[in-house]
Amino acid sequence: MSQQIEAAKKLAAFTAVDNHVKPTDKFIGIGSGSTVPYVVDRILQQGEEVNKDRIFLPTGFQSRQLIVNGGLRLGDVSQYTHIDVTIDGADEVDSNLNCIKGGGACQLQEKVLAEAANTFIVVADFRKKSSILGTSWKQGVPIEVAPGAYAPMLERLKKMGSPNAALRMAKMKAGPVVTDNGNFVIDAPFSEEDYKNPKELLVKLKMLTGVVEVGLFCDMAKAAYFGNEDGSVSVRWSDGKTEEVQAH
Ligand SMILES: O=C[C@H](O)[C@H](O)[C@H](O)COP(=O)(O)O
Repeated sequence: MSQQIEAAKKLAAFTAVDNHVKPTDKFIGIGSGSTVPYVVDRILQQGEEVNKDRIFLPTGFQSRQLIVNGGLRLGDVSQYTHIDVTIDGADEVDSNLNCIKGGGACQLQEKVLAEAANTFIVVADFRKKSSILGTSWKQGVPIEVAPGAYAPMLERLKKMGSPNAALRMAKMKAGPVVTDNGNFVIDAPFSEEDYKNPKELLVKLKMLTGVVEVGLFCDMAKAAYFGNEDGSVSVRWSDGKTEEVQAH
């Protein structure tokens, strides 16, 4: 199973790079997570000639390492505010391309780079493809929160329909996960009713004092690529079209 999942991630990433990272693209956003290393692998396969004039912008510590270790040129979104294409993973994607992101606590910088990009593309394996958010991703919406606000915010979230909202705790370290920006993360699961209207939920959550960013990405992706177990790739487009492509 895990081999199939890895193969599916790689298929999605390779196909998305082949279709969306053009030789003329100079500013490229690199997302976070376990699917994105395959994105970088495929970009490297495009060759030194095409990559030597490109600048790659990271969404966090992990993607910065991928860029540096790949010998690619690292840039910062504070200097390069217009990105040609950003490719990133997702925890779940609904039929309208709304995504839950932030399973790796990188949602703030990921959203900055998705928004700054002319084209934002999502890559994932078949497990992430849903009709409604919350179907397979039960952990909830990752909410990055200023450390001083987490306790009252947990109470607010519980009253807002997320009784199991919880502070994300670190593994191999006592205490909470601390994001690349020095904040905490709350994971807040919501009802199917709420997930049916992710944009409304996003607006409600962003209004809470202390929220830095919410891991709901609505109306942002142009396409989502899902690697399948049978070696095909399903593509969902923002205009509602879907297609199955055979990977090369
Ligand atoms: O914060 C992490 C990101 O939103 C990831 O892109 C997301 O968790 C998906 O990661 P993976 O490719 O490992 O499923």
